Amino acid sequence: MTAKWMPDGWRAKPISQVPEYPDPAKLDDVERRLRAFPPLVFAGEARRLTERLGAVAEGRAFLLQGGDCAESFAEFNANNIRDTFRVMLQMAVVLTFGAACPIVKVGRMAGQFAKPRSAPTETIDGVELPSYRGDNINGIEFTPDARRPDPERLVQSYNQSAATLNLLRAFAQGGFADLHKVHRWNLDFVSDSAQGHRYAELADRLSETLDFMAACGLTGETTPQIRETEFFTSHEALLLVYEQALTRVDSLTGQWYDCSAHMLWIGDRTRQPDGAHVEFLRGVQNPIGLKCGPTMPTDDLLRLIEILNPQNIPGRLTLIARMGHDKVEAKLPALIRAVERAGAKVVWSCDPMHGNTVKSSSGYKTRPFDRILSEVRGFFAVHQAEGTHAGGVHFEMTGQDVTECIGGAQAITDERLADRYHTHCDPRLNASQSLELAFLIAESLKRERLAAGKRVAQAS
Ligand SMILES: O=C[C@H](O)[C@H](O)COP(=O)(O)O
Ligand SMILES: C=C(OP(=O)(O)O)C(=O)O
Ligand SMILES: [Mn+2]
Repeated sequence: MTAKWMPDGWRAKPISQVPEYPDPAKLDDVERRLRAFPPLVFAGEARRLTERLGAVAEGRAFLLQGGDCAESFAEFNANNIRDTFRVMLQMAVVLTFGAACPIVKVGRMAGQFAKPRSAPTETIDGVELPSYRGDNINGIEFTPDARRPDPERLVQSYNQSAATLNLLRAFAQGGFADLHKVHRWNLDFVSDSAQGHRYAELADRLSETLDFMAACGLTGETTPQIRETEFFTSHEALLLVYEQALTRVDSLTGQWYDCSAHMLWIGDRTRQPDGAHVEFLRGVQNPIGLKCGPTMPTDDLLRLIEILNPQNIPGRLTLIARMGHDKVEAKLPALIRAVERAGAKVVWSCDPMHGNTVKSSSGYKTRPFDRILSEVRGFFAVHQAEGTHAGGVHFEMTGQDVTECIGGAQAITDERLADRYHTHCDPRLNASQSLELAFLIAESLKRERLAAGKRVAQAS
């Protein structure tokens, strides 16, 4: 029988990747205040996302999850939020044409602050300080003061998440996402590029289709999906004191929901089956993600599936494979086969970012666009060979014109990384690279769709 679950049960389990707060009384005080704050999302919204992801698990929809590696206090402004949101809208349009199915949009936004790190400390010029762990924990400046974990930062990140979510809801439902505005989503610096032109052509086709539909009586009035969109939020549930404080009982179902975001995921560094992060997430009813890196043992994966989704609810669990371009074809098939043999209903998504980070000759962490693309292609190829659904993608990306990942049609070079390298943690795709990738994935989705259609035709 499964052990009883309580929101603070994780505290008795071994935990990794957490900061040591120098003043525990101050942390207690912040936790107490957070517990009294309103929820950021509602249980019903999280349930709706589980339903949408259930369609992905069953091969009837595709997941697009993306946003910052680490949101920051310094880069918090309406333009940044709008630009990431609109590139995701553009990508969703492109993917819809390829997949001919609904695209479930989930932002790494409105709460994606805490970062697990490879090393607990960082040394610069002989000075050793704690690593930066995300703006909700400590500051990025390399000073002892900034690097000291400060619980008050949790209140600021809660407030920033609330304001971000408020704007995202307005963008999604207040007219910005109306499909009639599809041309206007093209960002200025992208519009005059190959991606921009390709997108404009697609937008023309969509506008024509909308005119046709209107002539048939289908408008924003009759069909709200034309006028507004659904957009969900997500982040890594790393800092459990914060997640616990925002976990509430849903009055409708009597079940626990982590109301800090619609979807939460477990990172590749904190997925120990007996560890605190797994213990916490097994008890909240939100849809959850689980990062699966190349060192994930098949037995662990099966055990984690049993712990995290004992009722085998489609949409409850998304497995986010982040193998690396050179490992995906060797490592992924065994995991997929084990999941299939167990009859587990999961969403398979591909994070082609975290297994492809390299240090450039100029010293920056970067990710070559070719390797990102190659991992996505490998992911699709493996699923095609196994006869399973390549359900989604998970990107670190921004709507800004940054130079953090090398390559792509813009051909960003090592030397140009310094031009606009703004990330607080990992290198992100910029708007143009994100769109380029969406077009390439749309082609794979179309191939998958046509191949499936052919199989059905041959069988009948
Ligand atoms: O976002 C993921 C991790 O936090 C990040 O890749 C860790 O980076 P590091 O290897 O520089 O610590
Ligand atoms: C920490 C992350 O990834 P992973 O756990 O896969 O390394 C992340 O997605 O930011
Ligand atoms: Mn990252």
